[in-house]
Amino acid sequence: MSAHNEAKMGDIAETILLPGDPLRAKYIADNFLEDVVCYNKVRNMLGFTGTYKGKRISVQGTGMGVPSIGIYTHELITQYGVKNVIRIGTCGSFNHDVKVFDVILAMTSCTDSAINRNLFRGMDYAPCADFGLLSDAHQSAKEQGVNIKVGSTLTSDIFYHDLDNNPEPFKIWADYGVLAVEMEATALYTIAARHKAKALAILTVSDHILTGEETTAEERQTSLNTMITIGLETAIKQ
Ligand SMILES: O=P(O)(O)O[C@H]1O[C@H](CO)[C@@H](O)[C@H]1O
Ligand SMILES: O=c1cc[nH]c(=O)[nH]1
Repeated sequence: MSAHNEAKMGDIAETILLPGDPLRAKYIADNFLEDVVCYNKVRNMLGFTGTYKGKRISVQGTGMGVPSIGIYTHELITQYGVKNVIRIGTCGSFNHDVKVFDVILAMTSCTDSAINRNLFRGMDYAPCADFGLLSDAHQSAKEQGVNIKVGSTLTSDIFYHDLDNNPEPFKIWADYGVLAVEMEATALYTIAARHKAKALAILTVSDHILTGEETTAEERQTSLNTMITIGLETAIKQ
């Protein structure tokens, strides 16, 4: 048991998928896993362990933002022995080359969060994905015929920007080739590195910040299935 998780040691698999939304964790458990056991309901941050193609895999919500994923990732790795943490999240595109429904592997994660500036005393740490997970996910995407994008993404502490005072909050990131914005990968990569675990964020573009294009709940579910399958196929290679 940890401060935010009622699982017992051994309840959680060494490889875990981490959506922000706990109901996405339930959706994955219900639709993709077999022999499922729910190991956590604390704060409704649902966690499940089951099997996918015979291999033991867990899936758990992390909540939204750096502090929330930071808590869950830290506890999963340091108190439950989790070795591979694979985020499966949604993101917003601010790049004309990146379309709604595109799937992205976050090779590195920039951030506007102060966590690493504080941690590294003003110096710049470069959070990056584990190369083995990245390579396996890329291979899994190719096997599924998915034209996946690989590159840098942005972890932001802000979902609703003050556009009156900062009308183009993402322009500088787009100018430097960053593909999209989400709210957790920087913390995931940094905490995994600190505790010698492997991390990857796989992201589906759910909306386009430049065009205003959005996805319906139904479209989102179908498109997330592609990302979930890439995540699970990557997980069973570990
Ligand atoms: O779909 P999830 O995994 O929650 O990810 C994205 O969605 C949330 C914002 O709506 C943030 O957590 C962001 O990172
Ligand atoms: O953080 C996020 C996630 C999805 N879409 C966004 O615009 N931002």
